[in-house]
Amino acid sequence: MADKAHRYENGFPKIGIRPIIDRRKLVKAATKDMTMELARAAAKLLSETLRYPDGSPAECVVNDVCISGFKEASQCADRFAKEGVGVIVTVASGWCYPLETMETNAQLPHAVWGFNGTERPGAVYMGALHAAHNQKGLPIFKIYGKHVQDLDDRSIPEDVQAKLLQFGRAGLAAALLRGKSYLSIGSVSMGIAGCIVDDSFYQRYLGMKNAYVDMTEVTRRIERGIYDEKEFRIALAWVKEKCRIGPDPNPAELVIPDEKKERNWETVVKMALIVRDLMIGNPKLAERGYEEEAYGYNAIASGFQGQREWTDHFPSADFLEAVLNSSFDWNGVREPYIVATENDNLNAVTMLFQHYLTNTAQIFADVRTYWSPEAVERVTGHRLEGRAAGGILHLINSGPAALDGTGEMMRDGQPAMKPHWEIGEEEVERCLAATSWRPTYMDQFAGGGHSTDYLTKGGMPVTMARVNLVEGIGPVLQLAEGYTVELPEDVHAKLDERTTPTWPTTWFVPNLVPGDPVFDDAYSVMEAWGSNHCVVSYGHIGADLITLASILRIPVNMHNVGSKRLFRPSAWSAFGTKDAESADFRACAAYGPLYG
Ligand SMILES: C[C@H](O)[C@@H](O)[C@@H](O)C(=O)CO
Ligand SMILES: [Mn+2]
Repeated sequence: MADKAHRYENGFPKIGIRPIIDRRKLVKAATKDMTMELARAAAKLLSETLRYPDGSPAECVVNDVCISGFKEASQCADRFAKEGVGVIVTVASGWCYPLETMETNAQLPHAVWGFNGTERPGAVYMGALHAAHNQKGLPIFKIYGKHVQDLDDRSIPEDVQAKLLQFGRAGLAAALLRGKSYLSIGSVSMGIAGCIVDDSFYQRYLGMKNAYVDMTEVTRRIERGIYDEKEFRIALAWVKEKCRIGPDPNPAELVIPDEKKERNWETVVKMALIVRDLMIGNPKLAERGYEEEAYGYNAIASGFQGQREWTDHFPSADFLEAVLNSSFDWNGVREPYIVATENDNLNAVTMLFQHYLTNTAQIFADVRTYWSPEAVERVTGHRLEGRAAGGILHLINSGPAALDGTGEMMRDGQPAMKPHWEIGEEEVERCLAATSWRPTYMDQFAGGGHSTDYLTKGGMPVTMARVNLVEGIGPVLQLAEGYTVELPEDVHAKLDERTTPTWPTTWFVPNLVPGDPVFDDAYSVMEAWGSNHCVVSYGHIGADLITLASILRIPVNMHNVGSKRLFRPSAWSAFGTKDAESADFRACAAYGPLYG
């Protein structure tokens, strides 16, 4: 069942472009064409560069007239509301009247680009506009090119392009969350606090809703056949052909008989179909009289508790979590479905942030071990070198991770994780071939099942991130840009064998920043990590994450992104320019969550 892109049948949020001008007759006549042309150039850049989760180009709506006063501003706002605009960009080439032309909807991420041309007071307008926004508690992103442009120049300078796109990616990510659901299947897993669903957080910071379903609903649908039988057969055949079974790690007395393993595979494939149907619905169920089950919960992310009540009795959710989070399944290449192991919904939110910023699959992982060079040498005789010389973090999940995480997909000849529309069939095959499905350890997963055993290729630029909830502050985001690394085969084997070697491993090294309180060494990054889990995304996307966090008013408590790459609303500098981190905390506290 091909799903358009989860829950956006009514269309994706659009980017509204607001050209504004001075309404004095002669000035208006002199500037309106130029301003409209700049607005259209911005729309062209954003539409040609940004993509929605299904791969279609971002849609921009340019207001049909230049806004010069209250009435046109109000008409534009009404038009944008009708068009489903979720992000706005104001474009000005000279002086305008801020309090009369400004957009005051606080929930719409808003940037303003002022043309840097000295013939008209563009910068003066920018200063007045962002002062107005700051006085009225409506933070905006200010974009003003570094170099003066000639009056007849309609090009968008590179520095302006970069900021328009960084704002556009983060603004769309925020808009894609709004109004959608997080679906909890089950509850808290093994006392993990990240599994507690704080629905006030979702409502006030993300504009999302929370749906709750007991895991018995999965049992009910399995036992009553409430899934698409035809698709189940296709999926099971795909599993038998593509999922390579690895060695059973259990002692003989705990090994599950083959026929039971076969039945378990049928169960876990049904679980995958059912969790997807619970998230986004499935019209085929209505054809069989299951109208209610056909709806789904409008969920752009879900979490499956699994441990312990389910996994002590039924086969684990490793298959469903691995395959739904991957960019492909038996139906071919497609957008990943975000599913959190252990229903750790704070990790799911982090996955959503990174997924919507990159349109790629995400690696859900335990932050399992920091291996110092000394410890590695002691147990293996090998001295870590290169990027790994300062120590490595062992990221491993309790069973599954997206198969994109193998690093078998390539971009410019290097390992990558890519938007699904860039992934070729042969790359899918390589990811599957690099993964073995290992029977679960029966001492922890008594119900059986198979987990994904793979090793992420080294050399991938990645970003490790996590949203934490801290009493007294609220949500905070932490992140570390770095690289995956590869160890000599025997060294990896020795370190992996000490853990749960049937699980997927990613060796991660953060980019170090000498003298930084945390990023001075890899150990401190582990030490400062706020949870047992993290999410790894392809690319150094820390700057985009920080921009998104500022839109959502979530302070960033830890990052290794250079100050020149930071792009937050201009008001943040009013909270202090010497210490951007504390200014961020104070600004987020002052403005409070985006949805009140
Ligand atoms: C050992 C437990 O069964 C695992 O689930 C544990 O390693 C975790 O993943 C906890 O996040
Ligand atoms: Mn875990």
